[in-house]
Amino acid sequence: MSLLQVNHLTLKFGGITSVNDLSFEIPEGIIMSVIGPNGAGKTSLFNMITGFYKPTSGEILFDGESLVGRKPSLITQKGIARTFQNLRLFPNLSVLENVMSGMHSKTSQGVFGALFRTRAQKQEENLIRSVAGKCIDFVGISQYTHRLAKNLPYGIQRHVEIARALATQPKLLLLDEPAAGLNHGEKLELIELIRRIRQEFRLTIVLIEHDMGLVNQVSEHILVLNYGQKIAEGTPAEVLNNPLVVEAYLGKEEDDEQSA
Ligand SMILES: Nc1ncnc2c1ncn2[C@@H]1O[C@H](COP(=O)(O)OP(=O)(O)OP(=O)(O)O)[C@@H](O)[C@H]1O
Repeated sequence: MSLLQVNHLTLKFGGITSVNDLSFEIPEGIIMSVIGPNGAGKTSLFNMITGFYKPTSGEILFDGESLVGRKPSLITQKGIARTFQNLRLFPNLSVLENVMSGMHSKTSQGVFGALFRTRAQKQEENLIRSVAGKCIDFVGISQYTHRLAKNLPYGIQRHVEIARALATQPKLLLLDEPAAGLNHGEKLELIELIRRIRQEFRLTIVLIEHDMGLVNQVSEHILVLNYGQKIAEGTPAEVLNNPLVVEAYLGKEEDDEQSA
């Protein structure tokens, strides 16, 4: 069964059509990649799924329910979490505080609770702290728990973003260029981490990625966009041998593949 279904999705910015009549499905439990040249519409697609952009037309169904017009916080509550291409951590907060910050949309206590720290609020905060700690541990960065985000190496900051997304306990995890800026060893660790996340949390994972070596190793399904449109879809073997894909994208990325 499909966890997410996209039907005839279009996004326009004035004269620019960033996503053009796009339809596809994400089967539950899969690790899938969205690839395509710069400006192909990949991040715009993530932004529509997570409620940051409102589609010009079309439909997005998550577990059969429409997401169009919903706020990002509600979409997080429904079970979709993401990381960002450009990291969006709070630089002056600790790793723990950053990961806990991702969970506020799941909490039930309102202004009264926040002001007077009721017993329920304290219990809830303890629970959040404990879940956040487990996620930090799971991604393998517990030694950095109390360090400020701004003082951490880039690769560790990327792990903090993933821990923050996991802490919201999603069903669908969207990773926007998770390997960007990572060295070869860190990329291998990332592949391992993505597989462990799927196995341990039984998640569906979709990544946008330019690193063809990583895409090829980790993906069970690939969707290829070019100028906002789907030009190919299938297994890595099917997609990576498709002449349209080679022409649109892979030819340009051969160097990256060799360096991965
Ligand atoms: N907020 C915006 N305002 C205007 N145009 C936008 C906006 N966001 C995206 N676009 C345009 O939509 C098109 C698709 O951009 P998008 O960032 O989705 O591509 P992408 O495939 O993620 O590219 P990259 O691989 O470089 O990140 C581009 O032409 C971009 O300039």
